[in-house]
Amino acid sequence: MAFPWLKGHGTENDFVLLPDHDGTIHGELEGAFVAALCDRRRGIGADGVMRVIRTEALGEASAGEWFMDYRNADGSVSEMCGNGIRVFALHLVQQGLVDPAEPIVVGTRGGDKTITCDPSTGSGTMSFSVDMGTPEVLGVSKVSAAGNTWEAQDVRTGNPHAVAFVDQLDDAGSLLTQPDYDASVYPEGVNVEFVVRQGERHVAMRVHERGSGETRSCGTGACAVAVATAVADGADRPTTYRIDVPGGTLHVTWNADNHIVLTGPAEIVAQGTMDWIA
Ligand SMILES: N[C@@H](CCC[C@H](N)C(=O)O)C(=O)O
Repeated sequence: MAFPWLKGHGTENDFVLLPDHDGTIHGELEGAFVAALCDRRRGIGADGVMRVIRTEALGEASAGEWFMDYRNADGSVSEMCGNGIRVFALHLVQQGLVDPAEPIVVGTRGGDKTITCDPSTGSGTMSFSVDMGTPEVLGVSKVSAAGNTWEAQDVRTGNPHAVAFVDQLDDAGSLLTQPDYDASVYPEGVNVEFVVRQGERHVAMRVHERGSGETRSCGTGACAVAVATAVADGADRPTTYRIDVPGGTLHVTWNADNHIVLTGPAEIVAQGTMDWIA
């Protein structure tokens, strides 16, 4: 059966989108199929897959009409994706499925997120700001990579993160494998961020994502990094951090009401109809 697909990215964190509005095409989105699509040698290649489905059709609880049914590159389910949800919103806008002048509510397994469309940044690419909700700042554990060990702040931004401040981003090595972490703190796995300071309210990071490996960016990770850095700085809220990632730049504001807002670009680069024959 032929079905529609699109490819998009946010700061080079890239995704395959599968429009399946009524949940009739993909049924239970199978992990093996997702992993095959995301394979960079034998598939289309992506860090994750987002099924675009009506909340009603998926049977999840959400006030939004549309639900981001998100899978990592290995086929595992994740609660939330901060870069993906901006690409998801761009798709809804481009297809005329939502009004860009109004806040867009999208359901995720990490709760409903409200997205606003920022003033136009040029043809093709648009910027969106996502209310990511309230972060949870938990304890400190240890992470290790490339023979080095660091303390890491546990921050939950809809999904789990361990944020480690390092002297240099290269200290984490190749990140071809999952950094070691404390499985008693993160029984469901963790996204690990390595952070260096660049200046006032300005940091750079690398990330090893649970289920996807090292990626060029992670939106929920950038939020976790901003929160961990603001806590370390004793920053008053509201405060805004610039987060440089290998694939670009994101901005994160931690507001007085304790909500974090992620701002960054989204772009759709290809679309077509697929006859998956593998
Ligand atoms: N790239 C995403 C996060 C995707 C999910 C993550 N790998 C997990 O398993 O929690 C982002 O931009 O937030």
